[in-house]
Amino acid sequence: MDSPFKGANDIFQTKEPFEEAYHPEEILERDEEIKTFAAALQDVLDGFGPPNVFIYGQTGVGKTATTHKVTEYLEADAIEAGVNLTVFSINCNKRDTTYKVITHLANELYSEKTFKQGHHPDTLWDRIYTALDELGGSILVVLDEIDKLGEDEELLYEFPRANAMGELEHAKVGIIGISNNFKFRESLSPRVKSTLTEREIQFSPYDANELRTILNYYADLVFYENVLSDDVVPLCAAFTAQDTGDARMGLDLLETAGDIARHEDADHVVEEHVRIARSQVDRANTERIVTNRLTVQMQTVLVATTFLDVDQSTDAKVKTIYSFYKDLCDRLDIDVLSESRVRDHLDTLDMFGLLETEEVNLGRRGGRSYIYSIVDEPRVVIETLYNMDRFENLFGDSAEEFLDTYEVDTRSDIQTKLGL
Ligand SMILES: Nc1ncnc2c1ncn2[C@@H]1O[C@H](COP(=O)(O)OP(=O)(O)OP(=O)(O)O)[C@@H](O)[C@H]1O
Repeated sequence: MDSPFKGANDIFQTKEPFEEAYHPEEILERDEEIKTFAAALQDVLDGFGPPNVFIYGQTGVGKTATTHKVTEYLEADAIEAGVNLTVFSINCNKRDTTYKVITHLANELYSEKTFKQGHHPDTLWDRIYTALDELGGSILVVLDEIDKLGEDEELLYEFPRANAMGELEHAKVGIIGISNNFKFRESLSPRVKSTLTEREIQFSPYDANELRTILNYYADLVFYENVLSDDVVPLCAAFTAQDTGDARMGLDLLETAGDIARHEDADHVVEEHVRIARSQVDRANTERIVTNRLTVQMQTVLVATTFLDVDQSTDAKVKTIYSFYKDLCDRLDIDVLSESRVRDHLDTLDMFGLLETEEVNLGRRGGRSYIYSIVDEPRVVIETLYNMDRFENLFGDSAEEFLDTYEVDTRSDIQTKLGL
């Protein structure tokens, strides 16, 4: 048999910039945010101690990349100015409780790294405060995905008050919290909210022009010269801007388009490769969010909305979605939430880019209403859920067959079919 592998690679010179751990040399199109961020942190260099800063915005809008670059500059300038500063960066996705974060921090502070699970929290706090006081000066703790701490606020309560409580004498701690969960800020208790959100910086989604600049920068790094046809980056940028404005999705499109070209042994990456890449990236993105980021309740709200979207005879308004959702809860044997909680879940699904809303006027009766629809192919959502144990039985023999019949059915038919 001949080798199944392709010949020499003339497309990619490196793929490193696509890796999650990659930190770009330059942060593009975020001049305003960087200026505001630097102003918030200026106190550190001026010797007034570190502030607390809260960074928020949707996924993939450069929050982490910008924070990394700004703190890097801050550390360099602090050395030059002879200011004592130490920065710790912790991702709360893996460490989603105060206990896990402080265990990690204690291990960072003590080179022997001997703190495993099982140490009493008071012991850990004591050791941490001793080490921080020895370091002295300004201590910045960057907590990425801070919303993963959920209702566990101990960490966020403890650090900002460490000086007042006499735990620290020679050091001051500031927190930089980063979050893409818009509800998190609201869910904080007032005492934590007022300190954590002392200074807030919002990152908005990128538009097509901004994405073009960012993707051109990466394209120059990863592809060999003259491999990309001129329309590739603008098309990736346009598709991404229409969808989420998330740079990570734009980079995914660029990489997948390159992979498809490579797979075809093509000499160039062209528009057609981007179009094929788009459906692959959309599908992968939807699958990842539906499976990993949504709770069962959110998934159930999504099922109800998806069916009503496919159904031509009924508008997917909150009331109709809620009524369908309640029937599904019965069938799936899960708790029924209130209509306002379901409304919150619809907001979250919108935030994840799964749903979009259209505001409609209710005519002579007055008032306004919202109609929800699925952003991607409803088929992708149904197929993803069909592959999950909890929903499998809901769809009969196969999601494909189910959707084919469903697309021509009315809602009442579909409910009968589901046995609701
Ligand atoms: N302005 C930018 N300039 C250069 N690269 C960028 C920019 N914005 C985003 N990126 C790149 O896009 C990817 C996603 O960005 P980043 O991780 O900073 O997003 P985020 O807002 O922190 O997302 P999440 O909320 O999902 O963590 C990273 O590879 C990052 O380097």
